[in-house]
Amino acid sequence: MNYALIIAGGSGNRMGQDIPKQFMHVDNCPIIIHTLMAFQKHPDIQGIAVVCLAGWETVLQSYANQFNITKLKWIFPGGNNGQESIHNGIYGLKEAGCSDDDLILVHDAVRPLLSQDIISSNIAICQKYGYAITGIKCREAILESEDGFTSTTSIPRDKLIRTQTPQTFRLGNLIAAHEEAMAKGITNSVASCTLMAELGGRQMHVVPGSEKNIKITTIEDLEILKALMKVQPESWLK
Ligand SMILES: C[C@](O)(CO)[C@H](O)COP(=O)(O)O
Repeated sequence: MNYALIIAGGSGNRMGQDIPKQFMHVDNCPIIIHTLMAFQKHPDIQGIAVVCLAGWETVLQSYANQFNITKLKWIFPGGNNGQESIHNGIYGLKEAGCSDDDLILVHDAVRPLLSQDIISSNIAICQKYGYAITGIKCREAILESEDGFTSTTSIPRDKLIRTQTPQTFRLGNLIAAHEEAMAKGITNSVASCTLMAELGGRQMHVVPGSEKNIKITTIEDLEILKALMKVQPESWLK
């Protein structure tokens, strides 16, 4: 079985709005519902779990009912950071009876323009190699800076990959990684792929992502999302 695990535990402080960014509306629909729709429409996804910000669970369930997201099976409590939220999600799935062999597509709630092709490739690559990370090659020149204002050092871009989500793993491998992380005192890794890299010994395979698979973090991202949705209104159909 293949399950989506949607990470929606963040409060969206960087957006500076009253409503958490995953619940803001674009095109008369909350961003998180656009995201869930991509998985709802995919024929090889059997169920969806959401790790949700405390206090928003009922709102999420009502939106899911309103927009007919019938694959939403589980809502788990969010954590204090991304690693903790994923931790809550995978243990929730295990307790709900999912098997170690099931594929878990971990995806940001605020990446609403996920294509069907990227979901399919994640499933295929994870089935074949075990660890699938969506990413795109870095096209910009990169400078390293300690203070965010000054730099004397560049990093060659040829070897750099900008990661996105989904990041896909077998449930058993994800749980083993989170247990190893706890034992080693790693508690705040930025993403599943950074956690795997910090632990070492796992070879991750990159699934081609897309510049359209944008993560909504700032008001500027929201403007880009609205513009993209005008030219491609039903992103999940592509
Ligand atoms: C997982 C991620 O989308 C990979 O690019 C990214 O790390 C998420 O970062 P955030 O801090 O949760 O916005």
